[in-house]
Amino acid sequence: MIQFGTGGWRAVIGDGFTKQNIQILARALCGKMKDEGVEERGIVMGYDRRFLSKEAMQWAACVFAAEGVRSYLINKSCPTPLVMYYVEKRGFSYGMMITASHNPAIYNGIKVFTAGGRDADESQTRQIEDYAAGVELPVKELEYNKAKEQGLIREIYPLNEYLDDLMGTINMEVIRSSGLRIVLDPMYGVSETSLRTILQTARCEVEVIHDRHDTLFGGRLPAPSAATLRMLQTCVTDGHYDIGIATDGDADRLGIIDDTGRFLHPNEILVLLYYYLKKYKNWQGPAVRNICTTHVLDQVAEAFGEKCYEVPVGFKYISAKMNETDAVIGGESSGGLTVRGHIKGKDGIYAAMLLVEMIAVSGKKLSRIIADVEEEYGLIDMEERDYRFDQEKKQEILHILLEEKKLPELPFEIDRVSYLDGSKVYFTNGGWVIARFSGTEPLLRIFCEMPRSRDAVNICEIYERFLGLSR
Ligand SMILES: O=P(O)(O)OC[C@H]1O[C@H](O)[C@H](O)[C@@H](O)[C@@H]1O
Repeated sequence: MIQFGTGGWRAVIGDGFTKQNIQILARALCGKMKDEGVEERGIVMGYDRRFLSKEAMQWAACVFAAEGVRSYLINKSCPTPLVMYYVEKRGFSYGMMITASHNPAIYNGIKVFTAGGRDADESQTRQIEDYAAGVELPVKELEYNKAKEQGLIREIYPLNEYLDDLMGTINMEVIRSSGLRIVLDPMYGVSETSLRTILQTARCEVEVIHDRHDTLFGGRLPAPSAATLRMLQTCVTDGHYDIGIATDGDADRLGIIDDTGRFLHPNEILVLLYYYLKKYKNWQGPAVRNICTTHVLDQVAEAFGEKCYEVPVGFKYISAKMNETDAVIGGESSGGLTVRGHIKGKDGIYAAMLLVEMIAVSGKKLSRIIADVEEEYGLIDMEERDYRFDQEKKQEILHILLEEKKLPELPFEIDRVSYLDGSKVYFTNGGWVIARFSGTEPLLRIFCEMPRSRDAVNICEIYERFLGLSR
């Protein structure tokens, strides 16, 4: 059964991620495109460096070809943002990326993009699921080379177009005159070619680690975090670099190590970039964040006379709200962001370049800029905890939190409670706590941000006892 989560369809290779399911998904999308009358334009597809990604893309294309629908296949592994960019730039109605993003190596998956290069929203993915449920087996396919001969499969490689557009929006001149020294960690994923090219064009000194093709991601999760970026941290401090840049498996999210070797949380990156675009570039407009992201962003917005909007977890909600409010920036604490005028999805490559531009424009060390922001708006420090559970426990937690809508005894005054995504309590002192089930992994997430960090730890422990959780 095909079931989409927060960021596309993801499944364990050989279990859910099988040739047959990939064909079913392709046939389903093809049927949807025909019913919508948009099959003439065809579809763009890309793939990351995971096990079976390239093959999965080709299997999907053979199904489209059997239905007479043309596929444009990006013929080298590529960043997810490139597919989103190309869907928008060339006016496609749909695009597909074979990736399980930052999930463990045993997973693979498919992200679907719609017109404008947006993440398919819930109604779209539900429709694909419905079409998938009606697909008859075996799914028809046309042999790859035959499909190529008939022009139903075309191989393309539009990376330069994306890089040129991206470099057109970044102040390359100022970076060029700054002599920055940078370490890149693509985490065995797909960002290296893009980031190295842009940084070297801007005359930065670039050192790259973890660049070989390893479908096991060196035994670690291809998700940038303090734990997974230890090597990058060591390289930055030992070599006295200005910044360490990491991207997740498909390069839509990023992780940063500052010049002192400190891991910057995505919350900090988001706040920093909004602050930069407002203070140094004088951009006008609000910010958008998801329900699990720091409220310090709201404080920065307020200080500049702007608003900050809150949406459920999932970048589709961020981009929809950005569109509606003409926001400057939108992002999530899980590590994805985009900026007005750039693609509608998150882009780790673009976000990294904006940070590099910020260092060059401000003429300050990254650690200094963060200190400036924290002195003005307070510490950006959120307690994040993930818990595994079995099916029975999941039902029990769902029942307590979302059906009975119970809360533990909390030692702070409650302002309001929201059930927009999970159960979120807002305290009158500005702090908050949320408990929600992940839409990408079998996990319950509890996030808490309080004026004093130790209170956030305490509240997480209260929830643990209340729900009978252990880590
Ligand atoms: O907390 P989760 O539901 O697992 O989501 C965590 C993240 O997963 C994916 O990367 C989605 O694209 C993001 O929008 C989301 O923030």
